[in-house]
Amino acid sequence: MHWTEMKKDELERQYSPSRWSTRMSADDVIKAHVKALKEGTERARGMAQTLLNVPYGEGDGEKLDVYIPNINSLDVHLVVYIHGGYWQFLSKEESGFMAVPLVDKGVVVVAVGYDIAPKGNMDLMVSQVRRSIVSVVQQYSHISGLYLCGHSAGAHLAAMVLSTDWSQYSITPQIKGAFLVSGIYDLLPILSTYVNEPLKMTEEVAVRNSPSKLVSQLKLSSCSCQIVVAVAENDSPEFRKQSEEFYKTLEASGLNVTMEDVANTDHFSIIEKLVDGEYHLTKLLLKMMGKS
Ligand SMILES: N[C@@H](CC(=O)c1ccccc1NC=O)C(=O)O
Repeated sequence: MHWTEMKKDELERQYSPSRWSTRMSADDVIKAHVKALKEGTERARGMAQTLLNVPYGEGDGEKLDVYIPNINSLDVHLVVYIHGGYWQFLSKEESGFMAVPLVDKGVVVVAVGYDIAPKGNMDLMVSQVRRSIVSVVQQYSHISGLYLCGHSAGAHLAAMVLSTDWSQYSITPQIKGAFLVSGIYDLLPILSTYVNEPLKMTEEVAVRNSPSKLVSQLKLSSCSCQIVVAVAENDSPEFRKQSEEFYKTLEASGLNVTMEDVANTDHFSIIEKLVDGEYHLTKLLLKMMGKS
C-alpha cells in the first residue's frame, strides 16, 4: 500500500522502527540500543586518542568528537558518523562506537553533534552537518579519503550532505564513499505523524530537505562517490521501501551505488553491530577504504 493511502495509525506504525524488532519489545529495543551505543563509545574512548568537543561553528551544539588511531599510518582514511534518533534523540556522546574496529586499522572516526529538535529544526540540522564536513576537510586536509556513514535520521542527513551545492561554501569536499544505513529519504510521509511533532516541518521544509527530490543535485555534487544504501531485513516495509526507492533513483541516474539488504538485523542492530570488526557492513566499509 502506498503511504498516501494509509490511515494515521498504520503510518505511525510503519514509522516506529522499535515496533518491528523481533528481538524484544519496543521499549526494550530502544533501551538496549542506547546502552549498546554508549558502551561501544566508552570502549572507543578507551582505545583511541580523542579530541572531544571540537567546535565546527559558533553554536553550542556545533561540536564534534575525533577518534584518532594510536598507530601511525601513511594513508589515513577518515569516516564521519552522523547519528540517528529521528532528529530528536541521541547525540555525539553515544556515537563513537564504530571507532572500535576502525581505529585498529588506522582509520580516524569523527562523530558529529548537531542540534536535535526542539532546539534545532530541519534546515539548521542540515546546515550543521554540511558545515561540519567543511570543517573536517579544512582541519584534516592531509587525509587520503573522506567517508560518510549515517544511521536512520543520520542517513537522511548524510544524503543531504551528498546533495549539497558547495558553491555556497568555502571548499568543495570530495567524499569517496557513503554508507546510508536504514535511512529516510522522503520526508513527506512523516509530516502527519508523531515524528513531526517536535520538528514542526511544513510541507515546503520537508520537500527542500528530501534527498529523494534532490537527486540531480546529488549527481552534480557526488558523481564520484561510492554509495551504499543499507537496510535491515526487519526494518518496516515503509523503511525498506524508502531505501529501495532511493537506491533505484540513484542507480537510474548512473551513480555508483549498491544496495545491501542486511540479513538478521533490525533498525537498531544494523548499526549497533558496527562495533564488531567481523560484521558484514564493517568489512564492507574497510574494503571500500582498501583496508582489508
Ligand atoms: N519512536 C521511535 C523512536 C526512535 O526511533 C528512537 C528512539 C530513541 C533512540 C533512537 C531512536 N531511533 C533511531 O535511532 C521508534 O519507534 O523506534
